[in-house]
Amino acid sequence: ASACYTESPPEQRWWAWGNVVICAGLALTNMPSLPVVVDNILGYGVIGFGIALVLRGLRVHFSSTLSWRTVAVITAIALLVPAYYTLVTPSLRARLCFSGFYFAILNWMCAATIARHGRLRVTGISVAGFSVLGVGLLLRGMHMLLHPDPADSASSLVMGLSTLAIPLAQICIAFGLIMMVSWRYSERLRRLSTLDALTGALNRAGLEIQGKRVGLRALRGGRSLAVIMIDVDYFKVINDSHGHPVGDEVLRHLARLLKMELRPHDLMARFGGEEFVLVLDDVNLAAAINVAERLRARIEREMVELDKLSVRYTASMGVVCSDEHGYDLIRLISAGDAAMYEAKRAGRNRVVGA
Ligand SMILES: Nc1nc2c(ncn2[C@@H]2O[C@H](COP(=O)(O)OP(=O)(O)OP(=O)(O)O)[C@@H](O)[C@H]2O)c(=O)[nH]1
Repeated sequence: ASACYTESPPEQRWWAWGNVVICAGLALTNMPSLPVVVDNILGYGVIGFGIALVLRGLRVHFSSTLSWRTVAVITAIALLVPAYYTLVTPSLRARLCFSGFYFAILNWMCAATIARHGRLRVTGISVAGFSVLGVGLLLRGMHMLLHPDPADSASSLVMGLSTLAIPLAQICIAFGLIMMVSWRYSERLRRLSTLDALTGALNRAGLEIQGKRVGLRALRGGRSLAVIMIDVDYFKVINDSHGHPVGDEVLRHLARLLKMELRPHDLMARFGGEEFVLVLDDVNLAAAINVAERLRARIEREMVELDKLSVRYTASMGVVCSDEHGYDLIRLISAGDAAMYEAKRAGRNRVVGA
């Protein structure tokens, strides 16, 4: 779990700085007492820079980035167009139209960045927030376009609605981003607490949670549930002759091989040192013995290739089914374990059904 907390989440830094910069830009654009270059031009550039930082944070959150060159281009457009409409062809209306449209597009880019990664249950609030913010800004821009005198427009319905929608959207965005980050961390914690770090298979806690679900589903659906216990033969000898790292590689190899052979909804867990459990839904004893025999034969054939070494290993397996032992996973596992030990006693590298 410490891995979860050691890295500080960089996306939050970009979002925090982005919002500070946006607020500073908004403050600048609302200070007519300042020189026109600061109020009309620099203010928009600072807002553009702030939104680009938020967009960079979103890209970082989804494991990519926004280059500083793109941040510079976004900022430069936000600076240069208002500069043109202030210094070259002065027009308050054109400047306000541009800022409405441009900042709407940047907010929609933020919404699209999040929406592209799916999981709307988690990201929906942020997508909605950025989209509504974009619509509010677009309406303001359109209103300026259609309204000849910007001075009249302050009291209009569209301006009133957008004045209400913009802060509401910003609150949604803040909550949405917090949700996205906390979901990311709870997902990481879930993985850390239910998966085996060495092999990526479920650990005992994960097996207990998921096994219960799969068992109940099979019971309700009247389907058979099979359990295969797998134990590597003479694993201690592999460790003692080649060292623990080679033993670890054998375990990883076995987990990869099992995963390849299983259906997506079958469960695979590392039950102890070199012991694995498979839980197969809708499989009776005869079919499970066939699966186990196929796995045993493949394990026997395969070779674990390391730098200067190739290692072969075999496994013994015990197979049981709910038709004979009931649906209680603990009972199934202990019956499977007994069958697996019978396979060991009978000479190893074999499958015993019970
Ligand atoms: N490399 C490695 N070894 C482990 C791990 N967990 C347990 N072991 C080792 O697995 C070995 C298991 O040895 P035994 O229980 O005697 O089993 P075995 O040698 O496979 O003998 P049989 O099961 O009777 O065929 C022990 O030496 C443990 O130290 C692990 O995560 N990595």
